[in-house]
Amino acid sequence: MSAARHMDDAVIRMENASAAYGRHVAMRDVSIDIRRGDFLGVIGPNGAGKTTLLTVVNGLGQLVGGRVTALGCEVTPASAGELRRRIGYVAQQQDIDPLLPISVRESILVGCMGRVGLLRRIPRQARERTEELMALVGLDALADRPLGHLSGGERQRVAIARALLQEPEILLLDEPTAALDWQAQREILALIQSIHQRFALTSLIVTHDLNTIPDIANRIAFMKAGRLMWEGPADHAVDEQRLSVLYGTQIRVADFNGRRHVCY
Ligand SMILES: Nc1ncnc2c1ncn2[C@@H]1O[C@H](COP(=O)(O)OP(=O)(O)OP(=O)(O)O)[C@@H](O)[C@H]1O
Repeated sequence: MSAARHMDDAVIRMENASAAYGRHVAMRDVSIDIRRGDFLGVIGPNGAGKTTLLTVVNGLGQLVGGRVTALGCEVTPASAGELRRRIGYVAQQQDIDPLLPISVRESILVGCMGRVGLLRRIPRQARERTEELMALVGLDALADRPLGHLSGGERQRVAIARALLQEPEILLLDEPTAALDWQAQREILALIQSIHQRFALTSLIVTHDLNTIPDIANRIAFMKAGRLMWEGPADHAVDEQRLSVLYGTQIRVADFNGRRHVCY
């Protein structure tokens, strides 16, 4: 870690943080500082604890050891509700019942419920913002379509717009490109990158896309068996030996037009 990163400007800080589901400890002794404006990519094999790392930031994950602070506030059961209003979360894509009677617009408006209160009248400002966000994520033509009638990529755009309606300071994205075709993956990642910059966010993204993530994130964290194996600048992450140890199999990295490329 460089001297500059020791400066006390971490917007998220984990100190020996451990988290569990019941008796199963899914994340152990993780210490990391994430600075305002950072874009952290979190990679690692299935079951490594990547999602768990995201959820300890917004208080959904159950901390069983250590300490996590976010936005100047210690993450505790008491602070979690307030933090979740300030931290946008795009969770792993779930199947949606095609008969669910909720439109794209309504689904995005859910994002303001945390601030406004459930069953309260939605302020005009939130309605206007929803229209702007639908345009931003390219969904304005689908505003009245039922959520269950969208493609995977379109549903991800809804989830991103919903998170942005909260006006978050931190954005957590859990495999936002899983199960999307190549074109949709590219489009969603480009959208996320532009949103990160445009709204001056601090973003964390869990992904299995080892080739695209160094272009988007400025830091990468390697998770394996619940532990943080390595964290550093994105351009140091595409390293054969480091990736081979992380995935427990020989990974090849080739130079392609002056760019290091992971060969799966
Ligand atoms: N709700 C849960 N209850 C019990 N165990 C869980 C729960 N969620 C996750 N786990 C376990 O915790 C460990 C870490 O899970 P986590 O989802 O954080 O991993 P991950 O790295 O995000 O995996 P993937 O890449 O497959 O999504 C795994 O062993 C998983 O089986």
